[in-house]
Amino acid sequence: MVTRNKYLAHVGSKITTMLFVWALFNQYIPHQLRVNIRRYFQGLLNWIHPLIQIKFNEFPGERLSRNEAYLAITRYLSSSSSKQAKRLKGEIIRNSKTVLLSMDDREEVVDEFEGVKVWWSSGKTSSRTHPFNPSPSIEERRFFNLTFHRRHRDLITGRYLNHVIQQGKAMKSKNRQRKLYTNNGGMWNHVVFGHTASFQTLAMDPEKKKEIMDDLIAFSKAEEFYTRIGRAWKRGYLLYGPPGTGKSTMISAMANLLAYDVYDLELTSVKDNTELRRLLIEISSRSIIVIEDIDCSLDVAAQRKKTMENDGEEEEKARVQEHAKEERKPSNVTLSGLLNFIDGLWSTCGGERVIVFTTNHVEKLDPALIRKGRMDKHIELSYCTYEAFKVLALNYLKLESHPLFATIDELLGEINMTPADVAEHLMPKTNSTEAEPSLESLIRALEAAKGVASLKAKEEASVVDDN
Ligand SMILES: Nc1ncnc2c1ncn2[C@@H]1O[C@H](COP(=O)(O)OP(=O)(O)OP(=O)(O)O)[C@@H](O)[C@H]1O
Ligand SMILES: [Mg+2]
Repeated sequence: MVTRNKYLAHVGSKITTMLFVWALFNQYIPHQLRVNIRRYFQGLLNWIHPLIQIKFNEFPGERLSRNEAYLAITRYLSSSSSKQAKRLKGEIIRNSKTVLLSMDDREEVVDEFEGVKVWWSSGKTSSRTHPFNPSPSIEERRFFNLTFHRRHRDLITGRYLNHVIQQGKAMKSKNRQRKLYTNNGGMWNHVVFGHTASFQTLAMDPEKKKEIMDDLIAFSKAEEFYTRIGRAWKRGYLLYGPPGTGKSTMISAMANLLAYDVYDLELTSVKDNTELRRLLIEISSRSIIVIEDIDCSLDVAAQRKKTMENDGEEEEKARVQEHAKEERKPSNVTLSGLLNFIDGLWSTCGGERVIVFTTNHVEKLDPALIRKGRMDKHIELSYCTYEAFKVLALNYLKLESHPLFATIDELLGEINMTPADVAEHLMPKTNSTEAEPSLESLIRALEAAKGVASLKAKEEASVVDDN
């Protein structure tokens, strides 16, 4: 049996021999030859072992927070892990609404990028915590190893790793619990954003809907374009139309489509421009800033009064008086203050932002506020059309067609009814799971509205005759 001392003596003599050979090698072999021999051995080693490995630690160094890259890789690999790995583990990461699946230790998955194969494996290192720690325990630190052929070094360390991190981050924002912020006393407070409205359930002309969705998606992918042309990465939408036509619903659908947070900015509770500036600076990237009822929130009356004094239009006077009657107190924030922020501020602080204004009275708004470039897209939400009704019927009653649809089509062509009112009639009736009572209730309401409209028309005609 080899004793410990004999073994150590054996290892010691081996090391001495190696040092001796190394010294001879350095002393007697000329420099150039030495370089060549080394190069030859390196080449031989590369030939025998052509793979390169990169290690990504979960907690690099002594840091207590998880490495961003490690998390992004976990997310990126979650779909291939769930398909390829035999042993998986699941966890819910903070602010995430779904379980994140990843491969368990000592598993391996294969990934392919631009036709090049790479291998990802997972592992862990264990070490004892400090012996003086009152409760010493084993500390485990996980890592991923990325292995690839050395001829793809540039591709993998460059484009591939960028792709992995970007995809991982995009998945993070998609699965993240999103927030709805509201301003109060100069600060943002938030709750979880739980509105489930989507473009599928939004009742409006399908072509118009598709155009808006395409526009939003194109915007969200256009970082490179905005950087190249030197413009702030933001897009403004003005939604206008009568109450109950789906403006607020569309904002939720936008937020759900893009997976953005929503900042509902109540201008009437913003003290002044300085406070507005602070609030706007705090808004994070990938968010929708909403200013509802912009005509009531801003001190448009003051702006309008100036115009009126200049040209003395009667119509303008009436509008200002109507505004003065509005219950809501206009804010101290000025139109120019708001415009400055929209234009100037964000061009300097970057980020991906959509700003949405809504109004019931588009004609009341100052043209400077809504000109193209500030509000890039003006979207009218209007009374319920037959196409929009069909979407509502599918959502509320799971109906694609019904003999009563023809009557509704005809009536909606003649009568203005908001999607909110139509939806109200389609709500399930008590003690009935059938669609017919809902459709009949809608028809009765439309016919009643038609009766009122024709009576009004007759009255107006007789007034004209009397005159
Ligand atoms: N186009 C629509 N598609 C689907 N549902 C709609 C639509 N319009 C209205 N609704 C329904 O009516 C309700 C009220 O709509 P919403 O709050 O979006 O209207 P609005 O245009 O924002 O009105 P307001 O001008 O008063 O703010 C919503 O909860 C939704 O259920
Ligand atoms: Mg609304």
